[in-house]
Parts: sequence; structure tokens; C-alpha cells
Amino acid sequence: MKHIVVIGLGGVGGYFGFKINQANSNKHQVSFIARGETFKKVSEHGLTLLSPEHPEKVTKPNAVLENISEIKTPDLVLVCVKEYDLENVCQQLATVITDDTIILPMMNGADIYDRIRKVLPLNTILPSCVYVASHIKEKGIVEHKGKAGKLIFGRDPQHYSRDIDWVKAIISDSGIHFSFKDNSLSEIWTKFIFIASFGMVTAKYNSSIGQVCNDPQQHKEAAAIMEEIKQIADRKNIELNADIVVNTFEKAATFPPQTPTSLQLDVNTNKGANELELFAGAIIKYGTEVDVPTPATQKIYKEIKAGL
Ligand SMILES: NC(=O)C1=CN([C@@H]2O[C@H](COP(=O)(O)OP(=O)(O)OC[C@H]3O[C@@H](n4cnc5c(N)ncnc54)[C@H](OP(=O)(O)O)[C@@H]3O)[C@@H](O)[C@H]2O)C=CC1
Ligand SMILES: CC(C)(CO)C(=O)C(=O)O
Repeated sequence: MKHIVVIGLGGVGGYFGFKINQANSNKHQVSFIARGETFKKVSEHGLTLLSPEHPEKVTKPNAVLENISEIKTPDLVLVCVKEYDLENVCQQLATVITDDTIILPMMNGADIYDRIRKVLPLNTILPSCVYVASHIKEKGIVEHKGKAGKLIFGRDPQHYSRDIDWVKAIISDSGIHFSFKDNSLSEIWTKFIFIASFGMVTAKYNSSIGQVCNDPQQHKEAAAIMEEIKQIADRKNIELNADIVVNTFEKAATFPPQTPTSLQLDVNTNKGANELELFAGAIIKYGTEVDVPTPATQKIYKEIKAGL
């Protein structure tokens, strides 16, 4: 029996955490960590997922905890928070995990593994990326639209031989669409090209994935950002498909056209915090490091910041 902990019950944690709890709470121990109003709502009523994939809408885990410090001997921790909460979560986790605890981040971004590694030097961290269109409808209620979510994850390069078959079994038993790669770096950068470009252009224009595909100006701006990331990836010897820009637009076209991005929602609801640094900040930093000019990214970064 394993102890699985899901931190953050937003779009991603609400969708994947729901599935994990539904399938595992009688075989394993599942704990949800939520804060504030989400904690109150989920403790009282359970976690609600509105999704065509689940006729039953509510799931109740073995435990709902308000503080990371209350977690006891976790075997697997799913980190499902926005990037601006990542270091805070990892610093708190450092006090409750053992060296054997496996960390599975479910987040966007190309530098998540490195950032967790800085705070948790000894743990196994499975580099990953996720595709899903799911968002908080209200605290404790998550809405999923469109295709089934997908998780892609790989081995930890620092703990390459660590047995993670049981992690794959839990994910698979949960009915989660997933793909496992020994080395998931190319997949992570493939997702990064998609979400960094579509995230920033949808945020600037308050538009949807479909609008970026179909509006010539938005399409052009997204393609220019993708080209910059592709050049950075080439310099870093990260293998990406030669047709990555075309492929990314093809992939985007498989989403319902009105799908928002998480960056666009955060920027245009004036949430106060957003993941602009995860995308633009990282591209500009990598560009400087490997000597790739990033004018398209720098321009849109300034434009989005000016509108905040
Ligand atoms: N939503 C989507 O469709 C997709 C998102 N992503 C990526 O996945 C990651 C997660 O995004 P998403 O799920 O949308 O984000 P959300 O903002 O919807 O959810 C994050 C949740 O984490 C909670 N949280 C943060 N810190 C803590 C803490 N210390 N203790 C307990 N709860 C905490 C937040 O609480 P509170 O509500 O109180 O702030 C929030 O409910 C991001 O990197 C995003 O870019 C990737 C693919 C698709
Ligand atoms: C575009 C989408 C929904 C795809 O998974 C995403 O990753 C995000 O909004 O952060």
C-alpha cells in the first residue's frame, strides 16, 4: 500500500487527482492538500470534477489536509501548482518527505525538474508534461472540456534505475492516458513550444487557441516565438521534430477552438499572479545563455507586462 499525495486541487490536480482517488483510495492511501476555501469546500463536500469522462462527479479522498506539514510518509507526491508556488511547496515538502519519496510534477515549463532539484537534491523527480483543458469553476469544483487529459513522464536522469513500475501501474489503473519515455526531455520541450507561444499570444490578445490558429497576426506572432524556442533547443542539443512549428499548429487545431490557456485566464482575470516568467522569462534567459536572439519573445513579454 502506497501513500499518494496530490498537492493543489486546481485545473490539473482536480482532473488527475480525481481519477487517482477514484481508482486507488481503496487500495492505497490518497491525500489531497488544498488551502483556504478549497480546503473547506473539499473537506465538506469532496472534490467535484465536471467532465464528460465521469458521470459520478464527486470524489472523497482518505484525507484532505490544509498544510503540507501534516503529510505523513508520502511515497508519491503529485505537485499540481502554478510555477509561482513551486519553491514554497518544495521547501515545505523537504520537511515531510523521506529520500525515497518520488515527486511527480504536473506542470508546464521547461525548467521545473531543475527548480525542484535545487530544493530537493536527493529525491527521485520524474520529469513530465501534461495536456488537459481543465480549470477551476469555483473553489473545489473543476471543469474539464475537450479531449482526455494526457500525462507524459520519464525517468529521473539522476536516479535512472529507480524502480518506478509501481508509479506507472497507479497512473494506468487510474485510467489516465499516459505515455512513458525513458528520456522525456523532447516531450517537455515540445509541450513548452506549444504552451509558451499559445499562452503568450492568447494572453496578449485575450483570445483562444482557435483564434491563434486562424488569425494571421496571432499565428505569425506565435510562430516567431516557436522559432526562437526551437533555436534554443537546437543549441541545447534537445531533439525536436524538424517540423515542430507546423506540428504545433496541427496539435493546437485538435483542441476545441474556444479553449483558453491557463496564462490567458490568469492575465485577463487580473489574478495578480501568472506564469509569464515560466514562459517568457525562461526563453529570454535561455536565449542569453546560448546566444540566441529572442526579439519576438521580448516584445510580447513587454506588451503583456504593460497591460497587467
Ligand atoms: N489548467 C490547465 O488546463 C493546464 C495547466 N497546466 C499547468 O499545470 C500547472 C497547474 O496549473 P492549474 O492546475 O491550472 O493551476 P490552478 O491555479 O488551477 O491550480 C493550482 C492550485 O494549487 C493550489 N496551491 C498552490 N499552493 C498550494 C499550497 N501550498 N497548498 C495547497 N494548495 C496550493 C492553488 O490554491 P489557491 O486556489 O488557493 O490559489 C490552486 O488551487 C501550471 O504549471 C499550469 O501551467 C498544464 C496543462 C494544462
Ligand atoms: C493549452 C493547454 C490547455 C493544453 O494542455 C495548457 O497547457 C494550458 O492552458 O496551460
